Amino acid sequence: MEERIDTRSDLMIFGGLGDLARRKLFPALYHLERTGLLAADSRVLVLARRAHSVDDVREQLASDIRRRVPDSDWDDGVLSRLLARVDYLCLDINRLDDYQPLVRWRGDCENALIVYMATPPSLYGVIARQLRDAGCCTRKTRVVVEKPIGHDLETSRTINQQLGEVFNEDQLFRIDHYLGKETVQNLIALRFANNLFASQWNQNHISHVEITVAESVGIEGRWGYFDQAGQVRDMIQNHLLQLLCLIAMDPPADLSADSIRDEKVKVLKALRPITPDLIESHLVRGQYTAGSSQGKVVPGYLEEEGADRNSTTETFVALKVEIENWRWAGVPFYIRTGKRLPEKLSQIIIHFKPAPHYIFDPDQRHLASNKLVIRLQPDEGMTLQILTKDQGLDKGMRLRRGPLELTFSEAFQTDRIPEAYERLLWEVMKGNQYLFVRRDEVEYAWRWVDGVVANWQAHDDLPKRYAAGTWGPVAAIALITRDGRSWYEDA
Ligand SMILES: NC(=O)C1=CN([C@@H]2O[C@H](COP(=O)(O)OP(=O)(O)OC[C@H]3O[C@@H](n4cnc5c(N)ncnc54)[C@H](OP(=O)(O)O)[C@@H]3O)[C@@H](O)[C@H]2O)C=CC1
Ligand SMILES: O=C1O[C@H](COP(=O)(O)O)[C@@H](O)[C@H](O)[C@H]1O
Repeated sequence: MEERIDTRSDLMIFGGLGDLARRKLFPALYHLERTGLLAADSRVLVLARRAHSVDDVREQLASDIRRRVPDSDWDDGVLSRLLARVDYLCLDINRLDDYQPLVRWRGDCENALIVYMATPPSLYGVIARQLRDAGCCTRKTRVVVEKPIGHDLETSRTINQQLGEVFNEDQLFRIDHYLGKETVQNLIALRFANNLFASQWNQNHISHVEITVAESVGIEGRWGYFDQAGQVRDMIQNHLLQLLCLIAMDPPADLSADSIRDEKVKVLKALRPITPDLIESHLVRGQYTAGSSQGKVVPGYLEEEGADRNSTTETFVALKVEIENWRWAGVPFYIRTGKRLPEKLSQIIIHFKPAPHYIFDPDQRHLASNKLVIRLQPDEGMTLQILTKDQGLDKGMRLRRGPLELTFSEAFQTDRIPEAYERLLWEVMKGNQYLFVRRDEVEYAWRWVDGVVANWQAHDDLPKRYAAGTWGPVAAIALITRDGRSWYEDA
């Protein structure tokens, strides 16, 4: 049972009519309204640069939300209740005078103030300073900022520093939306509530780990942002490293935000740097060319709208990551992520070592190890592959690999799994930071990623081509087969 907490909130969204707000935040608020989690007095203030009437803003949001909520979850009454909470003010983030109306809007309302910065990160410091100078925030204000925090360690330090001049760390909620996914949180339950796994979770029993986060989409009209970032900064620095930390961290003493974050930081500190001599064997960068995706012909990265034809930005990355500590010595983590891959699929595969002495048919030796496949999305669940005797009088002691299967939607009869932003907004309303990233986590992740980037640049490593709709460059297959292994395929 969750303890009853006062969740009455005034949510102020800077960049309130931007892509993130319209595609993710408002649909999430709709679902929170639908499940009765928005406190009766909670309010939402949309802040945007262009002048609109409140009615126009509500109409715009209504159509955005309608487009993203399936018919089975639709309820006109829920939408009306949500829109009744929504107000709008025109504001230029750079103009201090524009903040006075925010103070008036707040009045003497006692709701917790949540400032959501859905803007480019270069504006986070400005917003923080202006809120302070306008007298619009207090020691209790909570601030939500989006990834990426900066472009590298130096810029992330600057942003964190600017935020830190106005807010304390316990007021800052840095989003990595993967931490809001139910199946990602489930990694903690899987690892620390099941001693069966907890006792085997180390180099004595695990040979290697795979993490795949594949997307079938391309860059979706975000060339300007994406080309500056690339897949390493857009996905590895945050989502993939967070997943790796949750798999690799030591057991936290409890479920408090800092206990979990302390353990994640230890993993980030133990990542082996990808030094110049490792670039070739441990890193593959790729860029998609024209091909087909979900049955449609699609352009290559360099032919996307707004593209610079000479860009060397990567849309795919595969890495062999090593963690230099007692638990994981000698256990590589093979991680890969890319755009325009054959399907949208995020999964983690734990490959257990074979039994120390093998007594079965020598031809079947390759079968003889267990795998735990954790499906983060879609088809959320997990499969433990175990070995049994093949059935039948004529089979002798032939082995067969079979699944112990847990598909969450079937096993727990869940009608829908909440989207990450629903969970994250709800946790901010409760003031709970455990699903948000602490400053040192962001900075240690950048420190490692900066090393990777600097070394591939010095090495003049250009991305290798792969056709849209395939699993990345051939070199990504070589990265793992070189170690006598292969990427997991569900056969
Ligand atoms: N979109 C997504 O799926 C994701 C986004 N993010 C992060 O979320 C943040 C927002 O991204 P996204 O919504 O895509 O970006 P958008 O560019 O779509 O939205 C940013 C908003 O900020 C507003 N803005 C910019 N400058 C000012 C200003 N001076 N005064 C007032 N408003 C201003 C823009 O207004 P105007 O329209 O007038 O320019 C725009 O509405 C970024 O940090 C991004 O990296 C993270 C993960 C996913
Ligand atoms: O943060 C980001 O994540 C999305 C992928 O998120 P998912 O929840 O759909 O798996 C990615 O497309 C985007 O480039 C990146 O900025």
